[in-house]
Amino acid sequence: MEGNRMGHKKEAEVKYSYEDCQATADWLLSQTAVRPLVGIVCGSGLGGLADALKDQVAFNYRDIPNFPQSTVHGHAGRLVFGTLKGRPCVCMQGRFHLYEGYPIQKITMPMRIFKLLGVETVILTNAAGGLNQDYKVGDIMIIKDHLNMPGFAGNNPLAGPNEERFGVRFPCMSDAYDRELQQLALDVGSELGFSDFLREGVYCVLGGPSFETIAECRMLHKLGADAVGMSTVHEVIVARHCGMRVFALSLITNKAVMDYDSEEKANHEEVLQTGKQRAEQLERLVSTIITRLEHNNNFA
Ligand SMILES: O=P(O)(O)O[C@H]1O[C@H](CO)[C@@H](O)[C@H]1O
Ligand SMILES: Nc1nc2[nH]cnc2c(=O)[nH]1
Repeated sequence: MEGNRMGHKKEAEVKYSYEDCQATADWLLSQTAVRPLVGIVCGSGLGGLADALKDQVAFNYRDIPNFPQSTVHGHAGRLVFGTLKGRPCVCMQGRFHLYEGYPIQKITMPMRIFKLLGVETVILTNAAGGLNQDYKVGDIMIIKDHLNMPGFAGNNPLAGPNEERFGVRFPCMSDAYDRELQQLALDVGSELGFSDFLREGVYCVLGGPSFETIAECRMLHKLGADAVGMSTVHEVIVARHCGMRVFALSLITNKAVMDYDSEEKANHEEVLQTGKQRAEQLERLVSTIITRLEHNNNFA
């Protein structure tokens, strides 16, 4: 591909029809013997999760046909195949966000490629601001539900003609976050001694890239959100549309500013710094959950 030779791709070269997704999946399957059953998406500063994979086969996004490019600091832009205690996995070290300027169908296209690779369970992580006043920086929140703010305005990754080969026109979202996997995470967290900083809550997605105003944070909290970020929800919708099981975690990297007397200011460096501090525990939590997953959506 011309784009690959140049080391970057033009926006228009990233295509996302069923056939484009199939071509990308076939290309990847021809390059590695790993047949992943678990797909992982790493949030800002949380890419170290991929390092836990054994016998790695890694691809830079720029070398994968039809794949977008990571443009955000803290998102390496590599797709890593490997195994975790024998479980075949694929891990996105770097995700795509609306604010990077990609159409919403392109930022979620990797979920459809996961599906075509044979993935059954998707595990997503993100960095998020804590709206819930009980939350502390460094808490890990199991996402039990979401508020899709861009979706309220019609920016939903499933808008446009429905691709029946992936899923139905009107997918249900009241069961988006798998309840058994949430319970498994609570059990694993307790075994690992993480209960003090493990939470369950509602994640709200906004378009970004500007962080929230004080009035916006207050509003989101009143609406029932515990944490706010700029990712994950679009991926969850597409993953559920094509029938994959979903589990998602937010690392609370900063407290959302809710008070006009506060001197605090949200910033990406703090987000990445908190990621570094909790990375090891987050990786242990996720990797232990994966080792308890059995194929065909059962548990070990
Ligand atoms: O959601 P992830 O990719 O973890 O990144 C979060 O961190 C960035 C802001 O610091 C935003 O991109 C926000 O969405
Ligand atoms: N929108 C948003 N995204 C984040 N990602 C990490 N922290 C934040 C935050 O406070 N707000």
